Amino acid sequence: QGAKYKDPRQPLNARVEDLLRRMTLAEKIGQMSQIDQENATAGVISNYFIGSVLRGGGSVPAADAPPEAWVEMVETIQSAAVSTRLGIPAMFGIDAIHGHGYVYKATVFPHNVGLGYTRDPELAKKIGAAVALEVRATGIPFIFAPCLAVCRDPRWGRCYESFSEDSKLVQQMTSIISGFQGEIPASSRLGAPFIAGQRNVAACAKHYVGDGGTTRGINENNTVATFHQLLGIHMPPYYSAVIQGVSTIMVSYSSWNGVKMHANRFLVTDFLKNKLRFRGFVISDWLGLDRITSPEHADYPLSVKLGILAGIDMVMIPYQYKEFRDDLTLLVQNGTIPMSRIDDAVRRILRVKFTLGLFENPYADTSLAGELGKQEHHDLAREAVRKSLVLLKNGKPGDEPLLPLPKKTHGSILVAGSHADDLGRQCGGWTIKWQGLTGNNLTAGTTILDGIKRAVGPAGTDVVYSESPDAGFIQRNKARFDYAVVVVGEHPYAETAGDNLNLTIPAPGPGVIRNVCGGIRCVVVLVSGRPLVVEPYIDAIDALVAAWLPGTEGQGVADVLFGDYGFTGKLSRTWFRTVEQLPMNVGDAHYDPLFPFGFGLETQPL
Ligand SMILES: OC[C@@H]1[C@@H](O)[C@H](O)[C@@H](O)c2nc(CNc3ccccc3)cn21
Repeated sequence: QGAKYKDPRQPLNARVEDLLRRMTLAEKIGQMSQIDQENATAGVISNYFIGSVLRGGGSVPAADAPPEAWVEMVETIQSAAVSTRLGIPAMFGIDAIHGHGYVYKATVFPHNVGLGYTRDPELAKKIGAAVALEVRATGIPFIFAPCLAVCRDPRWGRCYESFSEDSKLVQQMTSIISGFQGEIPASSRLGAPFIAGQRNVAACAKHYVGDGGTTRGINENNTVATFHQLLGIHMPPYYSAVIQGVSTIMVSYSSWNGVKMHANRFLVTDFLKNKLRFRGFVISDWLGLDRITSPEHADYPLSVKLGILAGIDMVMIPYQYKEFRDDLTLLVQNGTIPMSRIDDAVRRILRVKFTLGLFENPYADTSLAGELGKQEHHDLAREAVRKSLVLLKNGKPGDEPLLPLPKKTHGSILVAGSHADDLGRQCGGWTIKWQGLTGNNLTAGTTILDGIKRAVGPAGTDVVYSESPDAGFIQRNKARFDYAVVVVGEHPYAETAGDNLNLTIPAPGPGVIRNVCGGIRCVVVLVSGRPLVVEPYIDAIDALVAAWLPGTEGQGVADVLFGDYGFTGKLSRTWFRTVEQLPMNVGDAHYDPLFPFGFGLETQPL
């Protein structure tokens, strides 16, 4: 009679216990090991009983690889895993943090910063469901999303991965988890992981906890806060995530009051696992154990001891899998780490794998291939772009509002700026490449300029595009133009590369604003991951729109600029005057923003 753990009719816990008791220490440690796909050969997977693989480093099956190529890559890994003695399937994970951004022609949604301004949890849930389908189209069942950071300082390079500075708004947007994983039934046991089926994925709430509260927004640095402040500001999104059955939680690189989160047993085990009853698995970040020491990897046995005893269940190693196995084996054999800790980790990992249905469905459902880049997902992303835009100024004092712009004009429309016709810049980081790209060849989508041309095309209005018109051009031609759209902003970045203490609009943006707005009525569209310094230009600008990082659907910006839809977005981040004021968040005693939390002008659709 077949082993109980292979029988899907058996209760989940019976399957877990039956499998656990059959496992050797090497097989248990293998399940706790996540390696990068670059070293995930069939030999390594079978010899080390690897439990999980991620796409981290930068490799893709091939440039512009279609879903089938991703499916094949994941299948190669999976067939090695299921061929091991106990046939435990592996779990492939990827950063699908604003859509399946690493995959060519996937729908790229606005980054979380933009979704926060929509203040629309139902929309977030629909986006989660669409992303899950696009991820499953590539045969992948596990994503490192959503980021639940409560970004308290926009100087942080990852602030665009945060829905808001306000904990309650971030909590509302955790509804995206119910999109990714499916809606948890009311009867479910608190804290148990939930995944509805093969069209859903295991989500990962990250980075636990306080990643968005570091000093001056320095990435991976120290969050100074009382326990009360930590619970009040950074913890609430995790309550909501656990209640929705989030399957995994990733630990933050940052420290709380000088203690590395990756070594924080009180917060990971006592609080998250015991008090909040979280029963999925806790995963480290990339080299997260190594970075417990400084310099990183200075004492790996110590790192492994502290990380595993803190309560980390799966380690994103991602390359030193031999060293990890050897060090952990020794720590268990010499009694430093009790087998009960190892068994807790493996139980949690197996619970998620059984809940994911991986034992019954280890391979992709190839009928989902058509979900990647599906038109209705693009339409959903376009709706999200429309709702994410925030109108900060609409006409100078005494002037008529400039927005919505007329599609039919006597003269021409001038479109200028480095971000008007650049798909890579409007997508931002974590798109095709970790740090993102510039240009229009990275994937499929519409730029903001494309959107403007399509909007006014039927009216026959002439659109002139000049990326960086000089003062002479404007002086000679200003009579030709009824108005100008200037699209400038930040260049793609991710993580520490995005840490920025001055938050000025990168050159040549300010110059283009001054040249164009000095001679023509202008609307400035800012493409950025966060509020930037705009006070020096605000008087010269007729209208100001914050578009954040809209993703592949640049059309959504034109939809609202031209009045097909009204502006509805409200700031979910305080817009500071100067960086000297930072950190400055809604509710602070000293609060003197240029535009306050909740601000956003509205227009009616034409
Ligand atoms: O990409 C895996 C994780 C990601 O989920 C975490 O949010 C983030 O903190 C994180 N940082 C790295 C390290 N940087 C890196 C990113 C992509 C490729 C190679 C290294 C990996 N990861």
